[in-house]
Amino acid sequence: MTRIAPAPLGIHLTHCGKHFPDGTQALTPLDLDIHPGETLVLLGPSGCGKTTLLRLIAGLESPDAGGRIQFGGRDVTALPIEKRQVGMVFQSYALFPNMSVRGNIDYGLRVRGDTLTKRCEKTDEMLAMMRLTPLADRRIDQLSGGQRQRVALARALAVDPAVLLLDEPLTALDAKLRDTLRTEIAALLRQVRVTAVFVTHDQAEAMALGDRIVVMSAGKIAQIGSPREIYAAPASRFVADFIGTLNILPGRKSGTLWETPLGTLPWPAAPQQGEALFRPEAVRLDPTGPLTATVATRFFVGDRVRLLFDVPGQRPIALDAPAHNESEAGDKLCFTIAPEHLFALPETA
Ligand SMILES: Nc1ncnc2c1ncn2[C@@H]1O[C@H](COP(=O)(O)OP(=O)(O)OP(=O)(O)O)[C@@H](O)[C@H]1O
Repeated sequence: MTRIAPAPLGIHLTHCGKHFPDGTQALTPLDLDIHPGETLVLLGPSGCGKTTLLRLIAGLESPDAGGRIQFGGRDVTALPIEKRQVGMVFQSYALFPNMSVRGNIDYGLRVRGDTLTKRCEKTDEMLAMMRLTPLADRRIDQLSGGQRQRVALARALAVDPAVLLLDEPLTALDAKLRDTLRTEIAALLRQVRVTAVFVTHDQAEAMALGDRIVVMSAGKIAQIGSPREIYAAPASRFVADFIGTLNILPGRKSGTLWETPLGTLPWPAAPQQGEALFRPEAVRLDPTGPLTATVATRFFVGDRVRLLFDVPGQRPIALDAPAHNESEAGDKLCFTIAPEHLFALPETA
């Protein structure tokens, strides 16, 4: 059955900051546009303000004076959560443990006063969408963590929310299940086209789920962009380090070359001095390459081998070699990095 949902809404935050009564400034006033139907991921280290921002959107917290929140052009700043048409999914599921799966999904429809026919239709649709039909009559405490989280999603979506808010919904699950459910949620959000805001501190999750990612640091937005943009063109050292693995090779410009402790590389766009930054996949083992370093560690990762090279006074450089590579700790290897894969960023940015 095709779900006929209302057209997705855009969300617009203007000058939204948040101080708590104890003086903690969780958010510095910020502006944010969430596009209709997109999945926006809020990503950042613990304490950076992700949950506070989500709670402002939900209506569980109010922004400091001067902040404004609009859903589809309508000012909702003063509206409490129950008047905002938001669906929420938490790490802790927040389901009714003694109720059946069906009872949980039906709950919001019943509270809203939908007719019995409409409620049954919608609940059946949600059960089917989340592959829960065979479990419809089970109690929540008889389900696995992954199944509970699917019920929580079904319950949140049943009421056709204007926006779906997900606060670390996968964090409590084991790694394998998290991967599976992440893929399922990504597909589901694309299918239902609801405007969704997803909080996580896991960059792999953010990359897999987000149409766009908001990287946050200390109550501020450090960068907004698609996963690809943020990975390939980080705006700051903080973002570059937080997303993916970042390699650093300090050096000095000499004409079109970059002189480093491991050798001299062509890099016409190099800064005068500082650091060359690059991702592991930019490094290519090459017996005639201009850089030489000693393998400090190797990890077998199944489909490839990750090698870590010693760099004097720096953290090691990571590169990925094919799974059949037999280099070992202590081996001296030559490698190269194509200049177009090197970038520089101001230290403090
Ligand atoms: N009710 C509160 N009173 C005082 N300070 C708070 C309150 N809630 C959050 N904070 C503080 O605000 C800052 C941001 O918290 P928030 O929960 O938004 O961070 P987060 O990025 O979601 O972190 P985590 O990933 O650990 O959940 C933190 O310094 C936190 O201690």
